[in-house]
Amino acid sequence: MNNVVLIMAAGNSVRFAADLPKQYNKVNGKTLLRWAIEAFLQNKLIDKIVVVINEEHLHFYENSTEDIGNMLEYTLGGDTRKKSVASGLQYLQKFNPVNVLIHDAARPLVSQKLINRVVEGLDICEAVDVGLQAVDTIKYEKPDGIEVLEREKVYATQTPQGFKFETISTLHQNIQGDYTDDISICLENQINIKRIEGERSNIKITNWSDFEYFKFIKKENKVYRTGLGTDVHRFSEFLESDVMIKICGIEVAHNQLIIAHSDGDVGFHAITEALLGAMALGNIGQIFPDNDGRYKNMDSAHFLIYARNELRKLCCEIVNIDLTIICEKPRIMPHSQRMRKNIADVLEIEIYQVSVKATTTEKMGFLGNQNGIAAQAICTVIS
Ligand SMILES: Nc1ccn([C@@H]2O[C@H](COP(=O)(O)OP(=O)(O)OP(=O)(O)O)[C@@H](O)[C@H]2O)c(=O)n1
Ligand SMILES: C[C@](O)(CO)[C@H](O)COP(=O)(O)O
Repeated sequence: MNNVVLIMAAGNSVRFAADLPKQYNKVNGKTLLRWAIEAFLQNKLIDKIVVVINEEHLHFYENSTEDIGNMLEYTLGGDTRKKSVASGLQYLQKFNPVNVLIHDAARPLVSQKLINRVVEGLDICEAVDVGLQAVDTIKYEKPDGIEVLEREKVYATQTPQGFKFETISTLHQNIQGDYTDDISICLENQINIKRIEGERSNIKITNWSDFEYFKFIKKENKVYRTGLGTDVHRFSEFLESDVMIKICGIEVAHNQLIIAHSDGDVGFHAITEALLGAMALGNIGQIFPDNDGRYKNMDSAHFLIYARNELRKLCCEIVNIDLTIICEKPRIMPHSQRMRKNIADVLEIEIYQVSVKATTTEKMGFLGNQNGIAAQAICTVIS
């Protein structure tokens, strides 16, 4: 075997201070450990991945990795990172790899480029250190005062660090002290080390605030989808006096009935269509056919709630909705604030996310002749 990876995941996350060890907390449905594993699974240069875990976390590990095939194995770690690495290297003896990359599960954003550069670096030396050049002013607090370091000479070490397997295995077997990384052991033993530049995105999740930052980065990478919905209903003949018709769940006085199988709420129907469209889930007529007696005179809030629940199943959130009602009469704008509030309440979002406006067709066509009422909605969702 050429290149194997040890992913260190046996720590207790003391500084993270949460109920669940940090490596098993999820972002966008995947544990931190899973993010790290997938990065190496995708990389063609990697032949095997071994995760070093804490025995007490076995069920979390299994839940996180059960669908991954035999590219992945695990072994148990120790009570320090150094001991966990030693245990992992011992396990790798049976594969006798040429190179080993040692990576922290706490670094979920390792890139393909960085993995490739570490592996390539091992063609010309025995160990590869990944160092991110300091850009801040760095101060060293000493008993006799504070020294400002030459930041051009200071870098923060990241993982994965790369090693010739024989070299790092032998060192770990013969050295007992504690080390927070494995290059430090090489430095004490005159090993030929190449340093490559790290990546700012390759953050280590240590405290809860790092985890919040990781979630923020992933949110930025979320996918936006847009849906468009249209609905039209016929009006009845003119009545002698006003009745109440429903638009966006609000009762509006008008001297015509809306002819429909359900309650004929064009506003709710158009928004439902837009939400379904954003998720490519078909249209309202396929889900609630107008020849099905169960939906006769139905309150259209029911359709909107259906779409809201489907969105949630797909982990989608509504960003905004813009609805336009098109009719000559009744006048819509006097009711638009209550309509916005009602839509927001049914969808359990905020009123600022909903716009309701209206237009006429300048007395032209079937809408201008007051034969009907129409609505168009556009919505954006984030998934
Ligand atoms: N006995 C240990 C300690 C740490 N690690 C792993 O080494 C990586 C870097 O360690 P760190 O980020 O410090 O994790 P913890 O040790 O869990 O954190 P803390 O120091 O806050 O307890 C982590 O992925 C961690 O799971 C390990 O495998 N075995
Ligand atoms: C290996 C490491 O990620 C390099 O920055 C770091 O040293 C791990 O340290 P920790 O104290 O175990 O988090």
